[in-house]
Amino acid sequence: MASVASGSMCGKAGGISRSTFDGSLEFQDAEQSRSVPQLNNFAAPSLKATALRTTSWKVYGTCHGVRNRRFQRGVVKMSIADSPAKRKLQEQGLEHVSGLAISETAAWKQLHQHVGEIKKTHLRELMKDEQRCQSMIKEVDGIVVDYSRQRVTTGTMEKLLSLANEAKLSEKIDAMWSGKHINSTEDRAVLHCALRAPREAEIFCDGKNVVPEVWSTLDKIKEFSERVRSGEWVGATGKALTNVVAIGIGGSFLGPLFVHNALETEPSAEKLAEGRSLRFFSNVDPVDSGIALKGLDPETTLVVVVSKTFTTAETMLNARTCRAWITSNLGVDAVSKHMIAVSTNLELVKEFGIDPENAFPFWDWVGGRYSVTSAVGVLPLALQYGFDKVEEFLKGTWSMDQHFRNAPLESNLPVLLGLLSVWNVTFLGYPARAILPYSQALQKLAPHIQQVSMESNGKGVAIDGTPLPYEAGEIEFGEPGTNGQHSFYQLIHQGRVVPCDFIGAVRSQHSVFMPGEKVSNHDELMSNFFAQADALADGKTPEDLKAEGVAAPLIPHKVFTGNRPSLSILLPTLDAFTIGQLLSLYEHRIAVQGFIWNVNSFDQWGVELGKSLASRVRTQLNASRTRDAPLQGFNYSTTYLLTHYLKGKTPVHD
Ligand SMILES: O=P(O)(O)OC[C@H]1O[C@](O)(CO)[C@@H](O)[C@@H]1O
Repeated sequence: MASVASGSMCGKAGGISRSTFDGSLEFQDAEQSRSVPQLNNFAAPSLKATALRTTSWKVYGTCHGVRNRRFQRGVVKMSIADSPAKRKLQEQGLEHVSGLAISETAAWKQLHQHVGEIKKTHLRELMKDEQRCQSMIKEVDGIVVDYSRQRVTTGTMEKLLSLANEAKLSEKIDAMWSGKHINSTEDRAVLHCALRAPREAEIFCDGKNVVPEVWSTLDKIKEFSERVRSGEWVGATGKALTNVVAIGIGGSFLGPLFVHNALETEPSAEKLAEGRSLRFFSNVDPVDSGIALKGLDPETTLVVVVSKTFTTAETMLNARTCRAWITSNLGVDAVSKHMIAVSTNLELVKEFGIDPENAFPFWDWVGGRYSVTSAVGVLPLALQYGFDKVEEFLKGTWSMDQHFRNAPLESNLPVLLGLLSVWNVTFLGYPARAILPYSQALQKLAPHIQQVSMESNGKGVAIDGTPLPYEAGEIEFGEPGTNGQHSFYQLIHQGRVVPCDFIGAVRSQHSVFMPGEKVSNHDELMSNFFAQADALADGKTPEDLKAEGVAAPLIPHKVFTGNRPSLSILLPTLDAFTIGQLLSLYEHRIAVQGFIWNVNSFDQWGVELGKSLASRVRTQLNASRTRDAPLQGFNYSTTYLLTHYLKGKTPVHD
């Protein structure tokens, strides 16, 4: 086999002297060399074992298949042509599906040609065609999605569906549901849907039905959360644990936070949470620990450490901070009563000092950002709202999962929305999308979707490793209306074109109607939901403004070009079930985008890199503060900034 790997180590300690793909990778530094056999057989564990025993070399980069995040410091480059990731796809019969040069297909080229036709249209005119609009409004299990304000004709939709066929979208959806290792660079299946499957369902991963183990964890969560909520499980001093602090970051935080915020104001959930509190502690900023623990009594507090890997620096430092807070107040033995964990790495949970009995597992076929329906979200949410409420949320996700799995592509909501995103980003060249929920209860939707989308599809190479000849990924941001209207909507109306998702509910979680007011407060809010979409689509011409009597000098400033695309999602209400549907709609939409762009939406090597970058600085800060060691190995700018930082405060513990 050809020699395809090469690389060099970051840092001053050494370098990879030779790395071959057909048998071994050799790392060498001043003291010794070591070989890492079988990398070509996807033997990341053996890489781990060998390297850790010696000098803890850390590897990151395009070293496909390396799972352990402690390998972060070196760079290994492998030719993609012969990468384990590609081989993994071949082994699973997915090569013909994944190795597609989608931009070479006829459907792709037709869409490019079609852009010219669409550029000649205006939404003001397109919206007059009622048949067109009717065909672009779909309802699924109570959720209405109207995409008639997208810059598409029925012909565009047909072309996008042809693209879906050429991208083998159905086959990719099947591959996901059948447990194939479509996350080929990490050699993992992608089965977050199994987390919400009913007890009797069968979903297989590596020949094993995973639903029973999902339910065994759900049953354990139900039992444990009921004991805590009923006061049967008490803390070290015999008091009931009414406050929960969930430590975690990224996917181990944003999804649960979104759902918690959405339920917090829903009347039935609010009632179930009476007398209880749930806080999240994510950032490693000491200010955050101050906020997370402020006013809490350790005697009544339960800390849940949520980390898929149990190695994430921020989470582990925050966990140690909470452990110190508990032990200094209640003694060392209190940890077993006041700290529990959610992780795939139960060994490290034990090492940390948390009783394995109080650990709730999930599996490597659940990606961090897709883990809200695993114990990551279910445990803290069940502690706050009770398991039955969380089960309603799971049922909502499953309802949309089933639609995604079974509906034909042309009426499949996640598929249609995913295709429209691809159209906007790649063909029309609109790189961003605004998520605009008309409810404060959905205030954390945009931050969550931002992670799910941008971590999933922010990629520069196709799944087989070849560079993408087109733009993929979408920049996501958003704010609940009407706050956003008094902020960035200016840019959306008159500046850049940013396709918008307007999300509203027919019924509010809280009705307010005051006698003497024209409409209820919710109707007032929703007036904006309806009006904004039309304003963006229609715009305002100089003629409109003249007719309105606007003074001539102001006319150019008040012209709205319109023709700005949006789509509207109208939910019946915001409860646990519909929140689940909404979450699953977005999760699958993002997967569809990735399937069309032909990227691996389920790895995150860029973020893994980020995880390792601070370690060198951390080592330097420690050395400088404790031994006054001079700064070494940084560029001029970083040396200057570090010098300034170190000089600014001398105490080690500051
Ligand atoms: O759950 P962990 O292992 O602590 O990782 C936290 C998060 O880090 C990420 O890899 C990136 O920040 C996420 O995908 C993940 O959810």
